[in-house]
Amino acid sequence: MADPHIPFLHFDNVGKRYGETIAVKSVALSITPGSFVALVGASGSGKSTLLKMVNRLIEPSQGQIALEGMDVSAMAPARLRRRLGYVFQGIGLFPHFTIAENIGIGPRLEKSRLSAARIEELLELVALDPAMASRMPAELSGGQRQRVGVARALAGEPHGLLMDEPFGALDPVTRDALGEKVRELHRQLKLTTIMVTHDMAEALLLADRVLVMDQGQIVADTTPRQLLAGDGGDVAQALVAVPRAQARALADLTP
Ligand SMILES: Nc1ncnc2c1ncn2[C@@H]1O[C@H](COP(=O)(O)OP(=O)(O)OP(=O)(O)O)[C@@H](O)[C@H]1O
Repeated sequence: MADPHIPFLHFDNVGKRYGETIAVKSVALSITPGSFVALVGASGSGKSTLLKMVNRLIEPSQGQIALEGMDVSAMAPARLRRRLGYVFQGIGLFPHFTIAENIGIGPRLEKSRLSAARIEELLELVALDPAMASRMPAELSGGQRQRVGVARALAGEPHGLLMDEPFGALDPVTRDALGEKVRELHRQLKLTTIMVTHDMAEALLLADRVLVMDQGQIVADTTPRQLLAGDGGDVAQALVAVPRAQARALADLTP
């Protein structure tokens, strides 16, 4: 983990506009090293846009983002993406590459190669059988492929993980197991993690800080415990109401 006095990420007046559409209004925010932050909000509220401005998949229209004290706009994208692993829904494995080749794609773009031992270590980190290294993506289940996506994101020994709906397409049991795994890796590798999710229950269970976005702005910034205690305002509470009602309905069914 880096110097705890320097924010892992610092957003200063960050915004993104597409013509008349304001995707992200003006975000000011600091993220402490080692935190696990969930970014939740309705569809179109600006979550993915905010996340993608961090690793420069999208360039902001205004403001600055600093990673460990350095302006990301001044960093070479390859270096930036090594420091920040990126996991997204559907993960985009190359179908004609083996699992090992897919995991090593980032380093390969920079003309370096991961050793077989490192590939094995990465597969073990995400609880996959190292023998899967030689398989093709089509020979894996959706959950296994998503684990490969996490292994690939960890290949460059990043300081942080950016995750955009990483478990969105998975069945609930696989989704839960992978969420727990990511939480464990976050702790074990002393990462700083930002996870975009639609799912407030997932945010409450995995994150230690929850940011709620609405119409391009962060309207709540609090802990899961505070959210469950009723804090965070109307938009946040409307999102918390869903898992709360489900928990109540399940409790009512319990004999
Ligand atoms: N390339 C683009 N061109 C024009 N408008 C865009 C573009 N990308 C995003 N937007 C708009 O910006 C707003 C925020 O989009 P964004 O994808 O960040 O939302 P989101 O909260 O991640 O949504 P979802 O949960 O559905 O993925 C939306 O109104 C969207 O239509």
